[in-house]
Amino acid sequence: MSSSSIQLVDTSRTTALCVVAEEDREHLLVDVEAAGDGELETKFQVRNLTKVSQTGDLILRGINVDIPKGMIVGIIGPSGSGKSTLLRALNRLWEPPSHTVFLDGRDITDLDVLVLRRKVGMLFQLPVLFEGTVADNIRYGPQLRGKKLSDNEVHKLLTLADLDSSFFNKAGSGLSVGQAQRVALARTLANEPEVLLLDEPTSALDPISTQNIEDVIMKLKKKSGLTTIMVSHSIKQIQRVADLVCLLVNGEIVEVLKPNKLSEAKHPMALRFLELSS
Ligand SMILES: Nc1ncnc2c1ncn2[C@@H]1O[C@H](COP(=O)(O)OP(=O)(O)OP(=O)(O)O)[C@@H](O)[C@H]1O
Repeated sequence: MSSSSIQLVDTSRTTALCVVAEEDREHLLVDVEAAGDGELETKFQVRNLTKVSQTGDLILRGINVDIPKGMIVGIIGPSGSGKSTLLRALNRLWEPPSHTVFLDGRDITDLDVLVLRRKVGMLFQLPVLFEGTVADNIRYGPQLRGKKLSDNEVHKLLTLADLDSSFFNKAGSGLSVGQAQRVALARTLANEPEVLLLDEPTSALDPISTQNIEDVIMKLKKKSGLTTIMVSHSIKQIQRVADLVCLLVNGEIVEVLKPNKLSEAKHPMALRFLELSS
């Protein structure tokens, strides 16, 4: 495929992020004052991604979007609009058609699925830990590739996920949901992912656990430039953590906005959703 790029262009008012699909010249113009100078790299490109259910319903309707490298991108929209379905295509939890999803310019259907899932980690609403200790859980992914993490490496991952060293030998089964979610995050980070997909990762958590997870996500972005794509029902959460917000309505991305510009959404369904949610 021809390359696609995300270019920063100057407008009279502000710097804008222009997400350009070279193939069809379709572009979304978004204000991103804080995006920095120069050209941003694209991590994920989604081109005309469609999913039809077995009963013939259109779940995704030709999605086109570029996810900039190193950013936190929020996906919001009404229930049933296709947010989880879109997210799950990105690490092939369902198989997207070839030539629709590209990671660093490579068609993800050409990649080994285990390699893809190591690069593109995912957290769900409810964490599921394996039997054994927290350390066993964290060591699981690297062990599959024949690498045994040292105790020190496990402790570093615990710290990264905001868990103190007392968790090392705790049984995964005895943890609160908030603690288990942070262990699941540490387990995902043990694979050194380049992208983190988060599907409502805090919807089952109390406000303090929610804040812990949000802090970790923002710290990861700053420290390691991790690209994060996060589905959330909380507009306030998206406004706290995201650099860009995609509004998904009825299987289509209808707007891409800066979190502080959500009130400028123009699509009637998106506007109604935002009004009812705030
Ligand atoms: N495997 C499937 N077979 C048939 N329909 C499906 C399947 N997966 C999802 N759907 C339907 O696709 C639509 C989008 O579902 P999805 O879970 O992606 O929406 P969502 O925006 O994440 O919803 P929510 O916010 O409620 O989690 C829904 O109507 C759902 O019922």
